[in-house]
Amino acid sequence: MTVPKLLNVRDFQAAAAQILDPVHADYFAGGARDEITLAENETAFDRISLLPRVLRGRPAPDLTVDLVGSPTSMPIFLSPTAFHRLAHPEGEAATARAAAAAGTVMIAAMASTVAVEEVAAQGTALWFQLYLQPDLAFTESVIQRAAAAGCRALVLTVDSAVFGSHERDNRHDFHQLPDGLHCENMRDAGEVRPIQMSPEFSWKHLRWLQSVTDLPVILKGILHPDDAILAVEHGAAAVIVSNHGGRQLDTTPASIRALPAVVRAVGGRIPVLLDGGIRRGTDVVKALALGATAVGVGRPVVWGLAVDGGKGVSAVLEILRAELEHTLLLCGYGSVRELVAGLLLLPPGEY
Ligand SMILES: Cc1cc2nc3c(=O)[nH]c(=O)nc-3n(C[C@H](O)[C@H](O)[C@H](O)COP(=O)(O)O)c2cc1C
Ligand SMILES: CCCCC(=O)C(=O)O
Repeated sequence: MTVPKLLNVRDFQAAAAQILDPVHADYFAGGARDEITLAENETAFDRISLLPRVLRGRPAPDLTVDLVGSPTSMPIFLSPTAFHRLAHPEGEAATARAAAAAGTVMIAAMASTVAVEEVAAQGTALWFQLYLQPDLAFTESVIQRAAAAGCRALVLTVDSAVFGSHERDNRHDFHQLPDGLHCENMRDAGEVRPIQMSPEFSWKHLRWLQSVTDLPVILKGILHPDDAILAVEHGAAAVIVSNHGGRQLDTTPASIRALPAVVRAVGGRIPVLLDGGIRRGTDVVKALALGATAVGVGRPVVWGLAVDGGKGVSAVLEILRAELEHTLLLCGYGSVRELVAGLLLLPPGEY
């Protein structure tokens, strides 16, 4: 069999689909219900055109950003995705090595199949993604573990009052990890607790969270500008505009379409990050031009991991870095921090 050249993120997607168990491939790929938002996250980027500038005499582009206190080599971070050992035996440890090598932030999922201490030991800048649990004392113990392991921020996922309905998983009856794999951050006195979601959480729980930790708290899953304002008023360190990769509420707008209103509402008071549908360097440039400080990648990381462990994740991150740099050069920009909306031709009526 000839091995196809893996030139871009899509090539990794196709290769991963060949390698993964089909049930697990569907878990990683799938979205909620009709998967309308899942598809929109990607196609909305394609409807935005780039209007490059010429003869600007710029040096090789500077890709570095300060990501909520963590300096990174590029404005691309690893969004939290669950269950990396379904993709590769080394799981989140391999992912973290690649993040460290790339010089960027990894957000470790609470639903990791490698314990946060071992993920942190790989030397990457690490943030910890949290689902508040109805047992607040247990939640606090998980936060303390993450902080003791060296996590520099908490990323509270706020788009999940209940689990999204993933019909691909329902068709396969995929509701449990295979034998030997566990959510290692959910261990409690010898047992592994199930992750629970609850519609009863409110802004007062954010206050509670801030009262039990000194870590900055970032809210992930903001789409409505009014919630972005509430996030600022409640002392969030940043917001991540995200629809959970189209896995929670279907028919929400593509993340990129929700971004400008959130950026306007926040008015520069805190950084605005984005994830969902980033597959090319041009996508990164479009998000930054619309006001994002940095973008996260979810599935592309998993595809790299499935294809070649940590080396595969590194390859995906370096492809995106090279595409981003190439795009900036062709657009006439010398830094990711100088990107402005004037670089974009937006589809009429959509923004
Ligand atoms: C397989 C998978 C698992 C995920 N698990 C989590 C999770 O545990 N917590 C969370 O906040 N978001 C989770 N997400 C959402 C991602 O953090 C991110 O928002 C999304 O994947 C971004 O879209 P992209 O995959 O198009 O890059 C998951 C996404 C996928 C695809
Ligand atoms: C408790 C696991 C949650 C994983 C998740 O958020 C997703 O699959 O989108």
